[in-house]
Amino acid sequence: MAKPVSIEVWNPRGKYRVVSTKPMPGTRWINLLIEQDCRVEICTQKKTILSVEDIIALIGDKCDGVIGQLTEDWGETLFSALSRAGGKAFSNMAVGYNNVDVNAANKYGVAVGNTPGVLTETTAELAASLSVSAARRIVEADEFMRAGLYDGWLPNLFVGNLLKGQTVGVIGAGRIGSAYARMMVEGFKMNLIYYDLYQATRLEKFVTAYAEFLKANGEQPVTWKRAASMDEVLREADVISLHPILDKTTYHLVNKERLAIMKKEAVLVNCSRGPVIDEVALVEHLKQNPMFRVGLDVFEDEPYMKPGLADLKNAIVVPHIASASKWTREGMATLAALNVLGKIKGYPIWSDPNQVEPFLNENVPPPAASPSIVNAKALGLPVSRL
Ligand SMILES: NC(=O)c1ccc[n+]([C@@H]2O[C@H](COP(=O)([O-])OP(=O)(O)OC[C@H]3O[C@@H](n4cnc5c(N)ncnc54)[C@H](O)[C@@H]3O)[C@@H](O)[C@H]2O)c1
Ligand SMILES: O=C(O)[C@H](O)CO
Repeated sequence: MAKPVSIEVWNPRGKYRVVSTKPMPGTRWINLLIEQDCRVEICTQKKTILSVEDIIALIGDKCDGVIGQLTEDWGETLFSALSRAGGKAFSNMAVGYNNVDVNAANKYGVAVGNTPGVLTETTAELAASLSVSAARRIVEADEFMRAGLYDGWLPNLFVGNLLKGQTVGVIGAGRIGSAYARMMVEGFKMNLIYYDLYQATRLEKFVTAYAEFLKANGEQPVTWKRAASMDEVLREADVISLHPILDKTTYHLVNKERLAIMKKEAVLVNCSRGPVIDEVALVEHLKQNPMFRVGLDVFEDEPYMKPGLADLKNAIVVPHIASASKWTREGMATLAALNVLGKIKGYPIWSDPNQVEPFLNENVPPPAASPSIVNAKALGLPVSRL
């Protein structure tokens, strides 16, 4: 028998029961659900990662939909529990959904939502911040200063890498990877090399146009190249940022062999998912190559780091905060709630999950659609004509 979990209830008389496994930022998401006759139950348990058993207890006997988190294991057990409780909708409050077994959701006819678009620039900004911080050794220098070790300017103090004119490599040039590439190319005048399964046409056009602008102003133009292999990016780039989804093709994409082909003074940034890097191999590589630097937002076994990583001065580590701006997190909560609400109300699926602005405008009611359902096709759900 599952243990009872503590909850906060909004609109107790609401017809549809929607559970959120965590308190989420803002109140708009709650209000939008209440306005559409939902009883909203928010788990307030003081435990960061809920177990499958905890979530089964939250789902209970009747539940129309659940808003969950990327730390939860949404597989066969939870989808069958949700289905038994009459539920037909689940949404991650995240764009990545590698914690969700979509085939299991399909089996039980449960729609699976995610939150693309609203976090693209925010996540890219953190990747850019980690790139600069690692290249210019900002965290090391901050620690040195606070430790009272600074006793005057020195020619060799915390010398790092200049970004201008160097090459930025992007692995996975989707929404976030492309936004990051634009920041680094435009902001630091870096040349671009990228690897993706698909051509990033808009990104290529942007860099071409920016190069023309620079040339017209008498400056050195930037360049771009779509690499034929990931190894080409690793060999050529000075700063490499990882932005693919996590699936079996990207697990340990960066391993011992691939670290070995990177430049000795390269910067590697990961704001995608921890298991994209073999973290044990990375720790060893960082120990052997003190001028190689990393900026990590995600880890292979979150919330843990592999032994030795925390002791290394050439690693910057932050706790999975890439999407953590107030506007973004409130927007993610809104999109996740509207994914669930849309399925409960029988609304169609928004036709372009990359264009979610209409759902985020607080001054007008959101469209009557689910913003992003990843298994819409598999479930045969209708698409909005709006
Ligand atoms: N750290 C964070 O807080 C944070 C925030 C947002 C997203 N993310 C992660 O970033 C990922 C990307 O988000 P997005 O919105 O840019 O998604 P996206 O789907 O727009 O981009 C992913 C890109 O990766 C490419 N890709 C897939 N497999 C590949 C492979 N084997 N090799 C090279 N490229 C490959 C895809 O073609 C696509 O262009 C999410 O899935 C999530 O895991 C992390
Ligand atoms: O996938 C995501 O959305 C992130 O990891 C959290 O923002």
